[in-house]
Amino acid sequence: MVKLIPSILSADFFDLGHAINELQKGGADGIHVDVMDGHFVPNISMGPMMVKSIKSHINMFMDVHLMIDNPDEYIDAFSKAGADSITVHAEVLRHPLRTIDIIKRNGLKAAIALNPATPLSVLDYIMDAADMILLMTVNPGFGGQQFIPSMLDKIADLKRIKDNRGFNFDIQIDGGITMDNVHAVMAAGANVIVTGSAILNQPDIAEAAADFKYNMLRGAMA
Ligand SMILES: O=C(CO)[C@@H](O)[C@H](O)COP(=O)(O)O
Ligand SMILES: [Fe+2]
Repeated sequence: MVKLIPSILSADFFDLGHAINELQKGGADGIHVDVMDGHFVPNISMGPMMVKSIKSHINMFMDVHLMIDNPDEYIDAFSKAGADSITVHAEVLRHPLRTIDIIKRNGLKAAIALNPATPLSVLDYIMDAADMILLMTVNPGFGGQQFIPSMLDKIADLKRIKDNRGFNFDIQIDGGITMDNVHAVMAAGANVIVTGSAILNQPDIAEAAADFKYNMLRGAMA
């Protein structure tokens, strides 16, 4: 089952409600919320208040990607705000299984993200605990960057491990995904696709989301 979860980082924040309504109209399977603290990544974006406000207007799956140094301190706040899934970066976790457990005890899906340079081996003994593994396909911090081509091998390696060991976590990819490379990342094994600028920078967001999803589903059937 492939899913399209657009990132709202590239939205015009003045018109965010409109953008999210359009994404829903276009058939998006959720909203990806990029949370940045100016420490883990060199940018500052949004927080739990944003999640709460969005959730109070629209019932869409909220996939919260925490690019912050101290995620344990904010899980509760994002959970109360209406997050459905929380992703934390392996690079900042001192006790990953404890963090996953806290997320799950809040009734949410728990995901672990890896930066492009972080090897899959850091997850060797904890993969079974995650509902989803997010492979960053750009260095986190900004929308609109170029996909890093060597990440295709990393996705394929993760898919091989998943199949060989019988795990059923989702494989999410995030960064630089476009109509042109989405089939390649899906063929490598990704099944949850995050894309920001490729959809949000289009004049008709609903149409762009619908086209993107149609293109994905066509790729999944090929
Ligand atoms: O987490 C991030 C960036 O750090 C992403 O979610 C981006 O916001 C995706 O945007 P595009 O690369 O698709 O424009
Ligand atoms: Fe993200």
